[in-house]
Amino acid sequence: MAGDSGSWNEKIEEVVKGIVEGRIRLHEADRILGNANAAALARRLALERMLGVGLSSIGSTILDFEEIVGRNIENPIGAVQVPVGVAGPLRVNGEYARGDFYVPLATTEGALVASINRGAKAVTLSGGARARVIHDGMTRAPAFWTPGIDEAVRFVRWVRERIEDIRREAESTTRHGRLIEVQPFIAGNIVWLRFVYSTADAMGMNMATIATDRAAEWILKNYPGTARLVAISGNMCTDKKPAMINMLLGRGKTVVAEAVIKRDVALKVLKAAPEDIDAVNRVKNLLGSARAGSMSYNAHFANIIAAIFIATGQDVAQVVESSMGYTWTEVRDGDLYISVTLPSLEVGTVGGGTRLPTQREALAMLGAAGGGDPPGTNARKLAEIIAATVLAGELNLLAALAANELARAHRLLGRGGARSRG
Ligand SMILES: CC(C)(COP(=O)([O-])OP(=O)([O-])OC[C@H]1O[C@@H](n2cnc3c(N)ncnc32)[C@H](O)[C@@H]1OP(=O)([O-])[O-])[C@@H](O)C(=O)NCCC(=O)NCCSC(=O)C[C@@](C)(O)CC(=O)[O-]
Ligand SMILES: NC(=O)C1=CN([C@@H]2O[C@H](COP(=O)(O)OP(=O)(O)OC[C@H]3O[C@@H](n4cnc5c(N)ncnc54)[C@H](OP(=O)(O)O)[C@@H]3O)[C@@H](O)[C@H]2O)C=CC1
Repeated sequence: MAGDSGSWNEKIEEVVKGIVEGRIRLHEADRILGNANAAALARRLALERMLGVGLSSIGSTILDFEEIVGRNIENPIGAVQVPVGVAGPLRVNGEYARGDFYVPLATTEGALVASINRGAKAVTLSGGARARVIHDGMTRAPAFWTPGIDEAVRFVRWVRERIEDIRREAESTTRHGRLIEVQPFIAGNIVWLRFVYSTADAMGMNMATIATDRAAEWILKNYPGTARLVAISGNMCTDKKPAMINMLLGRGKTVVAEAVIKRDVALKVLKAAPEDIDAVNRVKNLLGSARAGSMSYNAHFANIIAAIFIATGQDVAQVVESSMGYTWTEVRDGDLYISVTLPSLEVGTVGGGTRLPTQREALAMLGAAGGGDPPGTNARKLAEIIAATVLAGELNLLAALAANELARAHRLLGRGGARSRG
């Protein structure tokens, strides 16, 4: 906030009073003050008075709202801080991620970082985790109304025949986005067109939505029959909801990580035998999940995904589908083979929250901040590191359950039972 501080204080106080007295709406502070940081302060002070609470901790932040309003947030009043721990070194033998990584994890769950750290140690001592992105495509699926099934079928056929025109329209809105395919689905008279894009280093949800909007406009202008757009997102995408379609066809990155954990490492570091870890996986992750009607056959992918997503500025609501997936184990000559499959990991290294200063530093720790060279390689590198970290966390929790040490660990690390490891 440049300028004389006395006059700024007066202006801010005017807005605070206006908000408290109901003359000024919270979001009008930005326009009136002409500065997003001053507006954030005015809103916070007004709320403190109206609610009778202190918000100085929320107000204490390094964020420059001049940079953020209009991109990442509306009506800001400050920031919350989440502790960041680190797990590593974790050796990853991926196609894009190669080497030993220190993974930033933002969480308030005591024992979680220790858990992933021990898993990382076991994986690294065993030679590392292999990781591969086996499919890469962000989706947006508008729903269209047609009068009936004959028209619905005609509509789908017409879209298929015009795919090059549709691609041209969609790609005209973006430098990096490429339309891979359009997957049609019909229910009664309703048609969904599931647009699949490669989005380079962006997670791609804005990119895919803007491109699909343009394509849908072109389709409706040119289709000779009767069809109407019901919604640009018709839930066959599927964004921020658990869905079988993402498990089967993928969304974002589909990633697999695998490792062979040596028997002596399992016994020494994880304190559990490969056979016991394998038994827990089968009973818990496979049969237990099936008996519960779960759509996701793993122990705690969500723990690792959420912690990395918060640290690196991903869209946290996408933890829902990004943390769905399968853990598979086999005992091989006394060692433990373990793999994790994440069909729908939605991550980026540009765009969204990845540009915020702390999140960007976290990405830099992984050598994956900003656009890759060539574009797309940074986001795939991040996806491989995340999959390998999920593997480490999953391996460790299965071992901790096999050794029956879950409750003890959380008593010690989740309730202040061990202030330091000494
Ligand atoms: C806590 C441990 C790792 C101790 O395990 P330990 O074997 O007693 O640890 P240790 O002291 O022998 O150390 C072994 C290694 O663990 C790591 N380690 C050990 N302690 C720390 C620490 N303080 N900070 C950082 N790293 C730590 C570290 O890598 C260390 O090696 P070193 O670096 O010393 O060579 C173990 O008991 C454990 O993993 N317990 C399980 C905890 C867990 O996995 N919690 C996950 C959350 S569970 C949940 O939220 C979901 C759930 C469970 O509801 C889902 C479901 O239904 O399944
Ligand atoms: N709109 C929606 O329906 C939804 C939006 N979101 C939000 O969308 C945001 C994420 O959208 P997303 O499209 O990823 O991000 P952005 O909207 O921030 O777009 C990414 C931008 O980065 C540019 N860019 C520069 N370098 C690269 C590169 N190497 N690779 C890819 N793009 C590059 C792109 O340009 P260009 O396009 O010209 O290539 C594009 O302008 C998040 O904030 C998320 O919360 C989440 C869910 C739904």
